[in-house]
Amino acid sequence: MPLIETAALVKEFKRVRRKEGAFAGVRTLFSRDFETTRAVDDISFAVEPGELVGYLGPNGAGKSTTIKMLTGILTPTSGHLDVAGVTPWRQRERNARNIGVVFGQRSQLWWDLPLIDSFRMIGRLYEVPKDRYRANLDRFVDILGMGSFMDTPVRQLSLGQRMRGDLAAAMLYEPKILYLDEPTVGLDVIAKERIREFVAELNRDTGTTVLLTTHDMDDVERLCRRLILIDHGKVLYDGPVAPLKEHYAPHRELVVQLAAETDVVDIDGAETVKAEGGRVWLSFDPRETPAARLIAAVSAKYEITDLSITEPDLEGVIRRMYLERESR
Ligand SMILES: Nc1ncnc2c1ncn2[C@@H]1O[C@H](COP(=O)(O)OP(=O)(O)OP(=O)(O)O)[C@@H](O)[C@H]1O
Repeated sequence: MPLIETAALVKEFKRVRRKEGAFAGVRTLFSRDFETTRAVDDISFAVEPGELVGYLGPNGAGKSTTIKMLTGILTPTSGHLDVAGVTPWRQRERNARNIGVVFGQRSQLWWDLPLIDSFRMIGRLYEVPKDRYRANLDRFVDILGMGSFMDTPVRQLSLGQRMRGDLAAAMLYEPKILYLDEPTVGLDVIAKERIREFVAELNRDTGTTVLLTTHDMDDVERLCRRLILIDHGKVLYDGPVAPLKEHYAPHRELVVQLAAETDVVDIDGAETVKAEGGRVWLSFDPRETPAARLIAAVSAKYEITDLSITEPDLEGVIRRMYLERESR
């Protein structure tokens, strides 16, 4: 039975449309003219216990909005949502006991207290038995390398230290599910690795179900076996990582800077996936179109001032996938 289940989930945000011209502020204040953003648009997925799923998509795709509904912070506009047998926004407290949440941008820790005191408060708040609390804390301090800053007030911690603290705090009461929203953003390589190690171990050893949003391809490579890719509030792909890679990995991107602004570079064997100013991203399969031949063909038709070839990152994969869907 799935631990997390969403069906036809929708979240709309209504905003008052800003008025232009004289007294714009006052007229906006009394306006009944709303614009609606469909941040999540008919999303259905199920996550089984013990899965570690990457929930990915470009900026504004609707990832955080989905997570906020799963945590009970936001109420869906319509659709069905079940998390460990609980409807999150109706039973926020019960839901809170089942989930740990880490938002990369925000901390749940008490700013003025030493880290250890935040942990103690959380232990008490969630009524964690003493022996479980001790065992968990010892383990987390060890894996996350927190020994040297347990007595430091949270406000004095570096971002990487604070994130490790947040992660430990989210798991002290052994929730079944861990939501991670950009857990490694802004961190150095070592802090990132500690966090990945912790999440991988937690999932492997205690079977914690993890839903992870990130823009960091290394997080995904290291942790996720399954991906749910979304864009414009809709699911584009839901499945294992391997077939996705097999499908798209052969492709490379040739990025050319052209002397003149161009929307589409029209060359056989390459597809324009993005154009910005004079910079154009061309996707090609090197098995069919060798890079040298492609570069020769482009430079015969256009004046190139700079170029590079890249392997597709996740954003590249999403761009290609999106392009394919649109052209269907
Ligand atoms: N409180 C809000 N009021 C109005 N619009 C909102 C609100 N929160 C989000 N949105 C809009 O909903 C859409 C989805 O936003 P969301 O934050 O879920 O995206 P995201 O995939 O998490 O993006 P990012 O990768 O940038 O964090 C965006 O168009 C955003 O502007």
